[in-house]
Amino acid sequence: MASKVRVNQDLQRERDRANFNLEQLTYIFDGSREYTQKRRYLEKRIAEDPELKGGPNYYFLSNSEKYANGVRKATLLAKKLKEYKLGDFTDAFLLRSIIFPNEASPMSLQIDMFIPGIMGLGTEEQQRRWGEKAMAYEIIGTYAQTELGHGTHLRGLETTATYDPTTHEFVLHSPTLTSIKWWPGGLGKTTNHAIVMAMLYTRGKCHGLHAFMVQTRDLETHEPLPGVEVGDIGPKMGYHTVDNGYLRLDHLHIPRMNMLMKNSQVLEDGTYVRKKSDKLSYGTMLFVRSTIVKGVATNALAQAATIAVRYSAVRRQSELKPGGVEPQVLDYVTQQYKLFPVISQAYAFSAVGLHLRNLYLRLNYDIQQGNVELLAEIHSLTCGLKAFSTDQMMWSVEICRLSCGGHGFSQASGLPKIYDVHVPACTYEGENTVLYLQCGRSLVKALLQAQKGVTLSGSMAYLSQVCDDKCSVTSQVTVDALLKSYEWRARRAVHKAARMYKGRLQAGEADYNAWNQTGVHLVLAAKAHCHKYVLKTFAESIQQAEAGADVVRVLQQLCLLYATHGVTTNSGQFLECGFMDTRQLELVNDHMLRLLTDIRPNAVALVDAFDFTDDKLCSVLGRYDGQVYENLYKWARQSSRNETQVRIFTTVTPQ
Ligand SMILES: CCCCCCCCCCCCCCCCCC(=O)SCCNC(=O)CCNC(=O)[C@H](O)C(C)(C)COP(=O)(O)OP(=O)(O)OC[C@H]1O[C@@H](n2cnc3c(N)ncnc32)[C@H](O)[C@@H]1OP(=O)(O)O
Ligand SMILES: Cc1cc2nc3c(=O)[nH]c(=O)nc-3n(C[C@H](O)[C@H](O)[C@H](O)COP(=O)(O)OP(=O)(O)OC[C@H]3O[C@@H](n4cnc5c(N)ncnc54)[C@H](O)[C@@H]3O)c2cc1C
Repeated sequence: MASKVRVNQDLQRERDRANFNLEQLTYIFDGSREYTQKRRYLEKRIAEDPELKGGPNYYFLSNSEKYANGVRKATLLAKKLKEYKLGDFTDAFLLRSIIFPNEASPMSLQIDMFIPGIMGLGTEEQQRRWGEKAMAYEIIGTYAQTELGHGTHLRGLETTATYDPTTHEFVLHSPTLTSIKWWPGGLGKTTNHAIVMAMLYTRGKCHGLHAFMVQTRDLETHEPLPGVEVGDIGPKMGYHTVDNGYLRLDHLHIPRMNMLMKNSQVLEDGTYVRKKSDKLSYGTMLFVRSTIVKGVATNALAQAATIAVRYSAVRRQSELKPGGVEPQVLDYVTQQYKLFPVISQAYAFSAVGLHLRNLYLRLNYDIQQGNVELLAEIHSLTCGLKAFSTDQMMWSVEICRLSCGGHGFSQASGLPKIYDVHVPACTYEGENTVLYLQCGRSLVKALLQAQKGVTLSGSMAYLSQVCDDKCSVTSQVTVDALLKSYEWRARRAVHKAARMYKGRLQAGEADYNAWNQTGVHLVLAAKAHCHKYVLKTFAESIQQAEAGADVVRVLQQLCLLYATHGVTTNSGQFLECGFMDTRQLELVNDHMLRLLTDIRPNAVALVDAFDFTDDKLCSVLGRYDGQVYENLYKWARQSSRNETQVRIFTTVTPQ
């Protein structure tokens, strides 16, 4: 069998007939030309780096070997950051994503939450004291908030930090079984520090959740320190490279200045000094939620789409024209209907993720100036969008896997790995339903304010505006007309939830119960609001795009596909109250099907423009050269089960 590198002819034909400037689209997807150039430069360096190239085949390692290999690569990541002189935070994210292709690093919390926590919650002196060491990987940390008994309900956390004014120390303690910290990434074995979130007690009073710097292990021996019990929580559904851990503290004494005191302080005598908003302690979560849309959801969608579309161009199956050659499965319209919306989601969420990064920077600047006005709105928006993007990602990755038939079920497809490592994002950093409820509640509260005459601004302004009560879609299906429909749908969903909530209150129900009973509608309202927000942001990003007419054209096709597909898959809500009639729905549906045909010639180029290397995709089905079959065969032969023909090489003793 030939092993010479050559591109599969079907795939090559697809590339030859693309009719837009692929390079320009890559810059748009990445956010800028400079970012693309830097990424490619680092990808090349890593691919050529003798310490990193090659390495074991991830798919054939046991869970323990995956962790050990993860630690090896995490250590090399720290080394390469210094060697390549990359100090910037974005560079650290970038280099990590190259060294850990669809794998979580056992030290990932270092840059996801530990350093952001120090910088966001620590004083300048504390930032110098721990931030610099953490950036240099002299200390390795995690973010320990969730407990065995509570993850969502932060006011229910039980770990205590009690200030003792006689020794100027805090005593950190896990008073119950359910107060044991549980889940933090890298806590079990890898890290030696943690930002521990605990209930602060001083002068006999509890002041709620605050952040404390805790050293968990000796820096020389790596043994747990006295008063600290740490361990790994055991195997999970995925995430095998990470030692998610537990932590039990037994009256551990730490200096007063180990409380992260940027936003509120405990003075030497035990006096508590309040912060501007008690939600500032939650700042690290807000930051991470804002990065998940691009860093996790978009990434996973784009990679899954690349694998499934390339494979669908290579895979030939069944008979389309009686007696004709077997067609590429990408020519079946049902396959296009599965995959092209996923491509459109990836481009849409990319635009939203880049936009959220800017919003977060603005919020951060305001907070530095002592202004917390934007905090509540951006909290609501990041909650909603984190949930909405990861939800869609979860379904779409699964659709991509199913679209690859039997081979999609093999690890060789790379799709289970994408699912394994990215789908936990629906749960971590705030369980999605819980986050939708935060968003939905804030929308209802804003509407109730508007009904009292308050003028709404920002992302919620549309709630108080008057709008048409009939859909304006004609045979000319446009993004503008659909955007108005999405706005109508979201406004109606929020009004409906508000009416329900108020109705229950008027019927004499307790406030808490009225909220709970409205929950399903709050979630629907939050989803409708986020869907509209994504479409609007995507459409606006295209208007602002620095690109030629050909690139704008394909982006507009994708945007319209995103919009029409969203209407057809949520048609009930658009038909409510006769806003859209069935004829209009049919027009939208027909237009969506026409778009599949329009997009078909560019399908492979649209996923090529995501510009993933083969090293990043780790997928036999998604290889750039499309040589799927000979490599599936090679891949299977690497399985250790093939080392012997008869003997079973591992024996299992029943317990
Ligand atoms: C280009 C760059 C590329 C970068 C690539 C990057 C790649 C990224 C990779 C990321 C990987 C990340 C790995 C992370 C691993 C997981 C880490 C974790 O899970 S760690 C663990 C994560 N754990 C979780 O996420 C826990 C989830 N739970 C929670 O966050 C909270 O319990 C809660 C928000 C649900 C409620 O909080 P509670 O205190 O009970 O509040 P109430 O309900 O009583 O509401 C009171 C009022 O406060 C309001 N408000 C609330 N929060 C905020 C805020 N932040 N602000 C402002 N306001 C806020 C609320 O709306 C309400 O308003 P109103 O109604 O009165 O007007
Ligand atoms: C891979 C992974 C990595 C993690 N890493 C970290 C880490 O580094 N640090 C850390 O501190 N934590 C970490 N976590 C923990 C994570 O943040 C929590 O699991 C998450 O916040 C969800 O909380 P929970 O487990 O308490 O879920 P629960 O809240 O118990 O959710 C169970 C169910 O109850 C529902 N529910 C709960 N509350 C409400 C409500 N108020 N209204 C309606 N429904 C509700 C939920 O929707 C869900 O269906 C990680 C988790 C995972 C899976």
